[in-house]
Amino acid sequence: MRMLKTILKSYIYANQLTWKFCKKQLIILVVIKLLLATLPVSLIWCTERLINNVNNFINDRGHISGVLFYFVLEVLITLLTFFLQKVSLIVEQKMIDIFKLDFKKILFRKQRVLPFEMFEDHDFQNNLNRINSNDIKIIKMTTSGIDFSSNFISLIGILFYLITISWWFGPLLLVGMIPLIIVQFKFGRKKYELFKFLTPFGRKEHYIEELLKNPKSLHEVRLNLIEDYIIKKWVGSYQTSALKNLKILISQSKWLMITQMIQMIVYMVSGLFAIILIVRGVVLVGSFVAILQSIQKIQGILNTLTNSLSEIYESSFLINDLKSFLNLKEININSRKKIENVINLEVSGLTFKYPNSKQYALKDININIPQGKKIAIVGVNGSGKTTLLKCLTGLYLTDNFIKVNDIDIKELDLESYHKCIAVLSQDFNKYEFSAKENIGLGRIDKMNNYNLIKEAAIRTSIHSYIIGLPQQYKSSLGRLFEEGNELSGGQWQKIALSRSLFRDGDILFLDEPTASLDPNSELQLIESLFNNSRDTQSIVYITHRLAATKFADEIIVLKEGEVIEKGNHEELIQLEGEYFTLYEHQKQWYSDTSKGEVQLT
Ligand SMILES: Nc1ncnc2c1ncn2[C@@H]1O[C@H](COP(=O)(O)OP(=O)(O)OP(=O)(O)O)[C@@H](O)[C@H]1O
Repeated sequence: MRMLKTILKSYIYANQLTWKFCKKQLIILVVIKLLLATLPVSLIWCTERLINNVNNFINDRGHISGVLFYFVLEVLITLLTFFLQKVSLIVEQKMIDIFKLDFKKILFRKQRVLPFEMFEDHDFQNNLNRINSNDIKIIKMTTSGIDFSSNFISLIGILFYLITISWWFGPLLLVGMIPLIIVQFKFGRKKYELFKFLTPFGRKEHYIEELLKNPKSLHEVRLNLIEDYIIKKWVGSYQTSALKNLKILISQSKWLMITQMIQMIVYMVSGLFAIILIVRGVVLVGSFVAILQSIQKIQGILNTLTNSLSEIYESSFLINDLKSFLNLKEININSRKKIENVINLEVSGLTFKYPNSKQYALKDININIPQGKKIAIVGVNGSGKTTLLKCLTGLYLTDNFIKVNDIDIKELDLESYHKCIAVLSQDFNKYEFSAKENIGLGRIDKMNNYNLIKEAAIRTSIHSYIIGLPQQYKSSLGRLFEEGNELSGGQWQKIALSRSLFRDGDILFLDEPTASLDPNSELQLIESLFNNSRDTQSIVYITHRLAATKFADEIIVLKEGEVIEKGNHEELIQLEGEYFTLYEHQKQWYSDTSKGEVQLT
């Protein structure tokens, strides 16, 4: 009973969604399917009349016009069935197209208001993947429901027809239906459970396929001769999925064979019963043919009917997935305070732990960033630098630790905050678009201002490269599409940095902005970055290259999530602590390797 209630609830929910997106198509489809539902019984009735009229005509008891009338009627009903079936297919496709589009829009809209850290959760990713790849199943719930109703009407019509001949047909055929319904329900649930179990396998296979076909990952795979090893991983995952799918198919087929046999027995018993009726003279030969035709038709309808039921049942679990996704807690946008610019960013006592992690990634961090302050963050791998940047930029939302213009970041309208800042992350995007777009995407409203774009490109010294390209700023970057120009790692980084400079935020957050640059380019760039930035523009940058920290007003040294040293370059050198040690190591390295080409001191 509870199961039926759940299915019904999900079914209603799916229908509400379909109704919301494609009312007109839904109405047309229902009308067509209702018409189609009446046709099978009309056809059987027509056949019966046709045969009886032929019989009468042969025995000189009737006129040829009766035969012709029912013959033409039968042809017309067959044609109408064919026509309506084709129209319903077109309407259904149109409905699916509209549904998929509007459904995706809802998903995208919801994704936009979910906290960033949620996207790092694998359960969330599995759920999102299931919903995204099965949107069609949700609309199919509606169409399966219509098919179910249409088939049900046909079934009732034919059953009624048979019962008018003899009521024995009723219970006989009903008994034949029950095993089929049970089997289809059982496998509806099993199929969903398997699908849920296999979602991570599918994601893994997709990831491995990307590794093996994307030139960016393939080059390492090739050079390390690990293609076979990776293919083996794909094969392992694929075989597990295929085997599980096959197992369920075999088991379902076995049970369906049993139900088929039961139906055959019902068919034989009904046939024998019809023979008894004709021998006893209860029915004419036309009715005898119609009875056999009806029983066959009922079995066909039963298969589609139970299939629709099983599909609805299977998809009802997806509706639960969808509901739990749509109910996820959103970042509250409405009651948030908007800002026009960032005057001050203050971090006091910031402590942060990743969900599912036992250790704190950040502990008691205190930083003040007023307008125009330049801060460098240094520290060994895993010390918490990127996590800190993600907290400062509002990707991870924390309570009462971070204030922008004296407003807690959780109360802030994040879009207005993001408009005021520019961020270059460690894993910046390489847009396979034109050079102009690659930089212009930093500030979409100024995308067509070539002068500003050029200015940003000049600051990172990528301008000279771009004007050497066949179509200059209109040239496509990357080689994924036709006529693209592949860039070196450092050139891509300069493009990404130009994008951040073009954005011209009140605070520039840069996570290792020069990691791919040669030491000379790096120093030139850092120098230009500081010398040419607005007086009011603050810069927070993470770096492993201590040559770049000397320009900072304040250097923050992180270790295991804690600030262990703070001060400008001279102060930290005098302190002779962690910064001093790191600096001395790097100094030695540069003077040993480049013979003083790049001077740290
Ligand atoms: N999404 C995440 N989920 C759980 N733990 C994470 C996540 N991202 C980072 N961590 C952990 O948080 C700690 C700090 O990582 P973070 O990336 O901030 O270090 P980092 O100083 O930027 O390192 P690097 O110099 O290597 O870039 C590490 O122990 C890391 O394992």
